[in-house]
Amino acid sequence: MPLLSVRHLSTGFPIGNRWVPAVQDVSFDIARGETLALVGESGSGKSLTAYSLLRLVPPPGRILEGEIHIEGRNLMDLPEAEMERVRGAKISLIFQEPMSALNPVLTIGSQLVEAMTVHGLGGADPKAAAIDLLATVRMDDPARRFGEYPHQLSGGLRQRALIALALCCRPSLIVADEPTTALDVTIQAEILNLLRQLKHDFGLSLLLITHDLGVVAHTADRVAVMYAGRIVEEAPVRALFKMPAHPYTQALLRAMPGSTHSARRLEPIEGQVPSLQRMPPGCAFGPRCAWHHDACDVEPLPMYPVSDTHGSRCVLVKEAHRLASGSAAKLPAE
Ligand SMILES: Nc1ncnc2c1ncn2[C@@H]1O[C@H](COP(=O)(O)OP(=O)(O)OP(=O)(O)O)[C@@H](O)[C@H]1O
Repeated sequence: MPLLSVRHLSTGFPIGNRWVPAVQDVSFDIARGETLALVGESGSGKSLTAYSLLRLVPPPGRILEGEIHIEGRNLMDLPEAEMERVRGAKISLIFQEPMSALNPVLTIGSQLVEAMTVHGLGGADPKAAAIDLLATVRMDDPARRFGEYPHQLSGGLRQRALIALALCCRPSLIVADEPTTALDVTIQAEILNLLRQLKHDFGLSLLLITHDLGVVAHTADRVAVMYAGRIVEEAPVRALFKMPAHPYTQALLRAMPGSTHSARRLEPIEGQVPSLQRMPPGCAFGPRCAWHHDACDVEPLPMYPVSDTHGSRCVLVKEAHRLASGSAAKLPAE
């Protein structure tokens, strides 16, 4: 059984007199010890998917439908008090900007001790347990950092403190929303290595939200590509980089520095993610897609299999299957 299983999740906002989904029919699994990266341009619905998992959708939004199972329990059925316990004990969140998640007037140590005490952890000596945690996230001089305030730490150290806070209650799943975007490149690599190490040491699962495919290549096992609120392609990381099957994924890769799919000159994706008010019918990428044709405007587009572990919501894949019985199966990436 997967650790996390999300089925047909839709989350939306009231626009005029109707509810408009900003996350639509999203389904995915995360196995124990696995990292799933959720990628896509700004506004594609990555963060909203993450907040939906925790049932923390910003008002006036709400989850419109779907199921979210963790260790077999459907979070949608839990009363709010129990959901609070799940947020502490099963799923932890790491944000892009640790300053907004850390309390500026409390030392790092007292925030860790408080978090452990709330969850009944830390044993007889919570201070020692907190210093241990700071060592676990490779803080230099953990005993000194215990007594420091967030503003006394560099960006990278603050992110380590936040990761320590996320680990406090020994979660099974960490949701990391752009955890390295605000950091410079060398510190980014250190934090990604730390996350990989912690995942290995603690058997953690990770949902990594990022718009940076370089981070995905370095950190993830599988990738789900989101566009305009839907997952349009899902694949193991190698397969996605080797044979992207959705034109949107191909366009993301062409825009990625250092990708084998990018030409010598990077190609930014023309146009913009459509707004909720102006969502095109069928495949929302249609208006930006060089391969767009009438069949793309049929609603809803299912996930077509590229292989047992790779799917794409693109009619080209269906077409490729049809042609594969001859010898002319060609995806646009080939
Ligand atoms: N409070 C809100 N009210 C109305 N619409 C919202 C609200 N929050 C998010 N949205 C809409 O939901 C959609 C998805 O937003 P979301 O923040 O999940 O995207 P994202 O992929 O995480 O982007 P980014 O990388 O910029 O954070 C967007 O169209 C956004 O306009």
